[in-house]
Amino acid sequence: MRQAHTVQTVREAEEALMASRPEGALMRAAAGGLAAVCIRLLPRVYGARVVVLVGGGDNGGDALYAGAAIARRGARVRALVAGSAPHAAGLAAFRAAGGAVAAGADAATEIGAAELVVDGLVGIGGRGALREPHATLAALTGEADALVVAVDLPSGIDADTGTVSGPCVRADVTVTFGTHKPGLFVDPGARYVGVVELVDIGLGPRLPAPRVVSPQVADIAALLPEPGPESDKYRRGVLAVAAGSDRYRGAAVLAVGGALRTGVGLLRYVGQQGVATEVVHHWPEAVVSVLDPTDPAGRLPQRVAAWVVGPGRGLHPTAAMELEAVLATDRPVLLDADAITLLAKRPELVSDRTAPTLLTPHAGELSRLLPDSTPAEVEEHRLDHVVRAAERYNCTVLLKGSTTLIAAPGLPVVVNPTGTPLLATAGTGDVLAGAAGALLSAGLSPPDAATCAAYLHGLAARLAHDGAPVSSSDLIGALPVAFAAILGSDSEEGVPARGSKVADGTRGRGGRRG
Ligand SMILES: NC(=O)C1=CN([C@@H]2O[C@H](COP(=O)(O)OP(=O)(O)OC[C@H]3O[C@@H](n4cnc5c(N)ncnc54)[C@H](OP(=O)(O)O)[C@@H]3O)[C@@H](O)[C@H]2O)[C@@H](O)CC1
Ligand SMILES: [K+]
Repeated sequence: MRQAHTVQTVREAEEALMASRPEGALMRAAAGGLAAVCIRLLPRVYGARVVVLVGGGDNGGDALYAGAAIARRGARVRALVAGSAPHAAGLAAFRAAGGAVAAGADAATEIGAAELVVDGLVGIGGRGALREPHATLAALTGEADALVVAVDLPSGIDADTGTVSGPCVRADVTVTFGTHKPGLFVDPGARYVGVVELVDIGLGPRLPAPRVVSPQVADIAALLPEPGPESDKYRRGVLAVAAGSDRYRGAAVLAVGGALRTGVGLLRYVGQQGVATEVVHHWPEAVVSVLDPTDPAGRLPQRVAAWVVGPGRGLHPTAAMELEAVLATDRPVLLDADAITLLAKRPELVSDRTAPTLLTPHAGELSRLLPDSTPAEVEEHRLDHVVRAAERYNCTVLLKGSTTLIAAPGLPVVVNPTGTPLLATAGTGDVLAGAAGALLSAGLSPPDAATCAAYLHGLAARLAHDGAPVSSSDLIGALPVAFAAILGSDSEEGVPARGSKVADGTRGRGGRRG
């Protein structure tokens, strides 16, 4: 798992470490790692045109020392200084190495002519939207042909939350020091970071448990259940799915498909006759329990390992009675869509529950669970809201959206790295609910089931994508391929970063995802 720590935690660890290290050692280690990445990225260092953007703090100091190291290799390095007092020792080293401050230069021309731009405007000391001239310089990097390398984090991202409230540097590579910062993983910030490289500056032993983690493929491979020789359908897990209605039949078909393609021993579909017929038509392996609408709690299948309740189920009293009856069992339960809307009226059904529970809301549904918040506020501060919901309902909450977040009381928030805008289409949430339900029925804890399902789901969308939009049915079809890709991978690496020149293969030499 890649780990991320808050600014305060980083500062405390840094302080403890600095007491035992010579003056300036941490910055030298950081700048050395930064310079090494920049040199690897340039196809030819000698004569290369490099621009360093230098703010008034230590982030600018890192950029100046790295600029000095690149200049010593024969590159033509220019500094564009924002703020009145750049790091003095860094500036002296930069000049001594042949770097020049581009005083009075036209920043757009300098940046436009560069092969590499190093963003040292602000790092973890940044507060709020960038001021001028930082904001203009940050915006210019978005138009540059140059590779853009951000120092510690792209200037303009809030390090702790990923909030972006104005112009922001769009990096191809972010070289971050000591540990990742939560804002590198969480949207909207995550969209600006490119490929993230972690430089070890010795903070590790001083760092406490992380606030945020992001799984890599090996983490998912280690969690996914694989049937052993002693498995039978009951030991592999029986999943009951109470999804869909005569009005929303597709939700049932998609949730059942997501579960079957993720792997269950046996799937019991619970629903009314019409939709049950439809489910069996698509998935003949499903076993049907026809629901009695006058007594929805009366005939619930008993021998099940886990439940999925809610997608397309409706908000009528029968659905509410069914929800209450399922939550009264001691089985793991996943609630999605309509079940979450119903739960918002009776929070105690989950907050008082002791058996494992997983909620999978989107931002609108999460705002219903937390009545003092709006969907827009949830979108803007996703990390804070998912944590609040997990604490309030005392269960695991998976917040769907641009970056899927998974929170559980007492655990770091998991950020799924495989998310893609391809998933923003009807029915993908039903597939995710089925997939996570299947993993619950196999015995995974709610946080692990949610983590693996989100990862698989995003990867399946990417693998199904051949240039055309991906439908929810395509997604189901690609789940086995995603499984195979994960279990067959011996890579420690994450998935390709979105939309960067580096991930697109247009970089120079080297480059390793961190
Ligand atoms: N911690 C570690 O372990 C290590 C840390 N290291 C490095 O130090 C960095 C942290 O350095 P830092 O503390 O000096 O803060 P930094 O990010 O340079 O920002 C402060 C400057 O930005 C300015 N500024 C702020 N907001 C602004 C805005 N909205 N718009 C415009 N300007 C704004 C602010 O100006 P002010 O508001 O004070 O006028 C001040 O000049 C860290 O990210 C890493 O790179 C490594 O070298 C070694 C190990
Ligand atoms: K920066």
